[in-house]
Amino acid sequence: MSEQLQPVETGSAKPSIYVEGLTIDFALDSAIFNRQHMRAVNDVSFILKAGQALAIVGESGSGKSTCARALCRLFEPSAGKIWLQDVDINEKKNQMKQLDFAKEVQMIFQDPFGSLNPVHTIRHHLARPIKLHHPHVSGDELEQRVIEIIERVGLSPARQTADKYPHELSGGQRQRVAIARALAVGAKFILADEPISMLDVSIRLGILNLMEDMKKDGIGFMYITHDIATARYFAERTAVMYVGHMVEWGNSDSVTQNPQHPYTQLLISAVPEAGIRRSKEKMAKKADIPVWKPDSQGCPFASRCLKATDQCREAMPPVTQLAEDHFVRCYLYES
Ligand SMILES: Nc1ncnc2c1ncn2[C@@H]1O[C@H](COP(=O)(O)OP(=O)(O)OP(=O)(O)O)[C@@H](O)[C@H]1O
Repeated sequence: MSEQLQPVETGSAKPSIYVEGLTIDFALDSAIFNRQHMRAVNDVSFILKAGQALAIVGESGSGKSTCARALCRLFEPSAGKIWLQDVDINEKKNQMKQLDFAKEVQMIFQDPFGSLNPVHTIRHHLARPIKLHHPHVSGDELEQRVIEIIERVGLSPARQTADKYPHELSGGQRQRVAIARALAVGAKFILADEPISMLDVSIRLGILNLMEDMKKDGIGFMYITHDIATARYFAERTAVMYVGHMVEWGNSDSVTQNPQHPYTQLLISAVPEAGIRRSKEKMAKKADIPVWKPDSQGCPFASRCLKATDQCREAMPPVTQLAEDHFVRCYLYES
């Protein structure tokens, strides 16, 4: 195992999804003929564990969704490896069919309406994945499973809910159906891409509490969010990403209550209840967020950081361990 991965792992529980040195490049539209690429994810390593949540936090464009899509095999890594238990998911692509893989890892999205078919009932949305992944289940047993899953995600009365169409449900109820679909498959990991950001504030907590409950059944979560406050509420561990780089990570309480990277401090300063709300101008320079290229150098935050030195513009800082489970990549803390 590389040095990159070691700092991310602590504790003795068996890790279940390893991501090591994940790097994803995309061709730049304007440069098809000179083969220019942008680097959406740069050398990212983390572990998702059964029954726990890892929050990936960062502004728009920081590479959070691209990481999740690579974990679902929607994008091939340009470099790096992803293991599901002991299987390299890209190397074993031929051996592990997409259907078997989907049984383990499911994604839920920001807009639950977009992922539900308006012409089918909720029963259909849940019965179909059960039949697909568990072909021996049919008849009364299938109906029973559908009802149990609807109850499990807190929708009641369950039979009436099963008869409804997506447009007859509220946004929060639709997100519960999306979660129910992942349960119907029997997924062990759920990659939740901003699952509450489109929901009314009053129902967000209910969805987070449902997912919290699912952790107790052993389901592991990747929780993608812009909102570092909910990361602390829901996830045991938090990784902060900026322009495709993981800049600070570790135990969620440490990262959110004692943020050390200037970028994490900037994110925290925007949380009203943190009580330290300061104008963004006092936390960071107004500068364009860089488009990272494979040959870009230095810390990606250097162009905005008020404490940046020449060293920051020349090379990415190494990993510094700040506490038992708290790591940062910033020259301010280099030991
Ligand atoms: N299929 C693609 N082709 C080209 N560029 C892409 C593709 N998908 C993502 N990108 C680029 O990769 C970068 C990271 O995007 P990504 O969607 O992962 O960020 P994000 O942190 O999830 O942002 P958001 O919070 O807005 O969803 C962005 O600059 C985006 O434009």
